[in-house]
Amino acid sequence: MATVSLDRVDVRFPDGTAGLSDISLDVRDGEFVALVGASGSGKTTLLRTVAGFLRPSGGAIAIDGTPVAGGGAFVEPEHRGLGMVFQQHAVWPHWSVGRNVEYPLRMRGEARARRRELATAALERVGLGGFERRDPATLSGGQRQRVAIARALVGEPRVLLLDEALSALDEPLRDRLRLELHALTRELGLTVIHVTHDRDEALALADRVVMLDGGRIVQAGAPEELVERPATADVARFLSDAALIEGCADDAGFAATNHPLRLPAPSVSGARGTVTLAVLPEAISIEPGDDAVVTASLYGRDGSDVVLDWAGVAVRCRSRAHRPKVGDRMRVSVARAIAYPLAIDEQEAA
Ligand SMILES: Nc1ncnc2c1ncn2[C@@H]1O[C@H](COP(=O)(O)OP(=O)(O)OP(=O)(O)O)[C@@H](O)[C@H]1O
Repeated sequence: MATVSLDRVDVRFPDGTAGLSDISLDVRDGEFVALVGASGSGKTTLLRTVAGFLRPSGGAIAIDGTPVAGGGAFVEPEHRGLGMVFQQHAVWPHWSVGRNVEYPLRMRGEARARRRELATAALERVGLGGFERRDPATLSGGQRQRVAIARALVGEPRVLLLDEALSALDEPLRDRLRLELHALTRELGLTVIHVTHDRDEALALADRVVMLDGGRIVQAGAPEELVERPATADVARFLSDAALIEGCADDAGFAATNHPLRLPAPSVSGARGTVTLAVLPEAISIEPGDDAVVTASLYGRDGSDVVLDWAGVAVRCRSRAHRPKVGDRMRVSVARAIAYPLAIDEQEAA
């Protein structure tokens, strides 16, 4: 178990691209942190920088209080005490399962008998007891990923880094491995940093979700905090599929600029002035009427997942009472919404 501390970390690539800018993040001992954000937001760069595959161009990183990068320090990846699981190519195909799992121990110079003993225990832990002699080519995708997890755990890492570790798997296997991974890491009290493009996976697994945008942290907090109190309109859109509508908010309420939406003041929290209004799917209800046209309607266990074209804005909501069909016309009611100040460059573009 260990803490991971990033202090004002910058990463600039040789071509000048800023990979990370001013990242400060303290991952607590035993905490499960999920990194989310759009493609190119810097998730993998952050993970690779903690792993030691990338050197920060500014700032410092410490693992369990020991500096590993920055301020003249640089500890090579293999000496950082980390376990890593990636999406693909995680298992060497020409080695038996046992040899794959033993690899980190061999690198560390453990004696053969001890390696065997630890590899057997790690395989049992991921539900693959007795698989030591198997050829990875004879395993299912889920079993191969379990081998990768066993290999990451065998050296009793201080921190586990997961980069889209479950993304290549199909449901329901992925769901099962997600539950197992969560139980296992909690049981071992491991500190975990998990990169995923799957929002629901991040919200389900993490103690804390960190959302990145353009190499910066835009919000870090408990899953419910990001869902209920998104820091920006983009967080609301990215994590919760909020519809974003521009307009003006004042003491009288909200009036959209190019849209029929009007809301009374008590329904609008947040900023006043020229704003982007974020309307979360939970705040929208629909009934047959004339405001909007259904463009998608997918059945789900918790009601239909409905997307509507509401005067040019795509709006998403759940409908328990109705299961509308594509093309149906609906009346839309908005119970509440959050207003965010419109950025200066957005105002100029508007
Ligand atoms: N070796 C590199 N050289 C130059 N730019 C790079 C390099 N690696 C990544 N980048 C850039 O750094 C930014 C962050 O990339 P990164 O791979 O961390 O994003 P990501 O959030 O993991 O994206 P994805 O979800 O698509 O994997 C992107 O703009 C990317 O193009």
